[in-house]
Amino acid sequence: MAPIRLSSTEDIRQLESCALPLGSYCKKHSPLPLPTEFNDFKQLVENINKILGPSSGIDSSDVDVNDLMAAMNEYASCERDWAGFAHGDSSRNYTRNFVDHGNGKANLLILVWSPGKGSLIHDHAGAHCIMKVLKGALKETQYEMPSDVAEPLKVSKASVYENDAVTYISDDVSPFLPTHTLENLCTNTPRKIGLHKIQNESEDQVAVSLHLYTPPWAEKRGCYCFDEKTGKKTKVDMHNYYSVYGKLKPPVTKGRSC
Ligand SMILES: N[C@@H](CS(=O)O)C(=O)O
Ligand SMILES: [Fe+2]
Repeated sequence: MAPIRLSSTEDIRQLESCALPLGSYCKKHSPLPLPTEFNDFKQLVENINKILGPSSGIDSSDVDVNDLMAAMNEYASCERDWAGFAHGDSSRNYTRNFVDHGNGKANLLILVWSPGKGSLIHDHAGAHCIMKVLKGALKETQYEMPSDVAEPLKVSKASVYENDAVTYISDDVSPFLPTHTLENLCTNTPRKIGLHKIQNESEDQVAVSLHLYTPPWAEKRGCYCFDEKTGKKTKVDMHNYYSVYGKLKPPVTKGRSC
């Protein structure tokens, strides 16, 4: 069924009269079309591109991760702005939907988390990630990096991030990160986390998050998933997206993701 067009007040009324709450991803309304009008989410994507610049990545001394986090913090999530990107699939733990390439220096993705599901324990191919919760709440569990010995991974921290929270995730902390200014600005200060997994603990609600990865190493090189009991790692491709610029990728393969 073709997605409904939000071109008139009548269309919006039709959407709002859906029996399911907005964001439930019912067949009839899933997903919303990308809005044609400018909105705060588009502004956020523009701001991220401006901060990354035409020739700089987050690892450049002229790009400040504080600015990227501030841009993410400034945006107050409005589902209608980004729903056109947020293709969910209840047969998967989560979907990875491509939004923007940040001047070739990043991947901006919207992840849609099925109720009660989450990612496997994974690294980020050496890249930085800023995550903002767009809808619902997500639990992050961090693990210490495993040694060479086969033994269970050790949990180092667990946090729950609510709607609109922004957090920084990295395999490592770059020396240029000005940590002193972040404390009041963000939910978390930059930190070396080693490994993590993300879970949507809700039994019946989808959760949605925005992830900025830079440089886009995971897409180019893949990342590793880790077995919780043994620490054994397995390489996983990360270049298959569920949708790109709001359109489902044909064919939608059930590729493995972390
Ligand atoms: N890093 C994961 C999502 S999350 O669990 O942090 C991914 O890109 O699929
Ligand atoms: Fe991750």
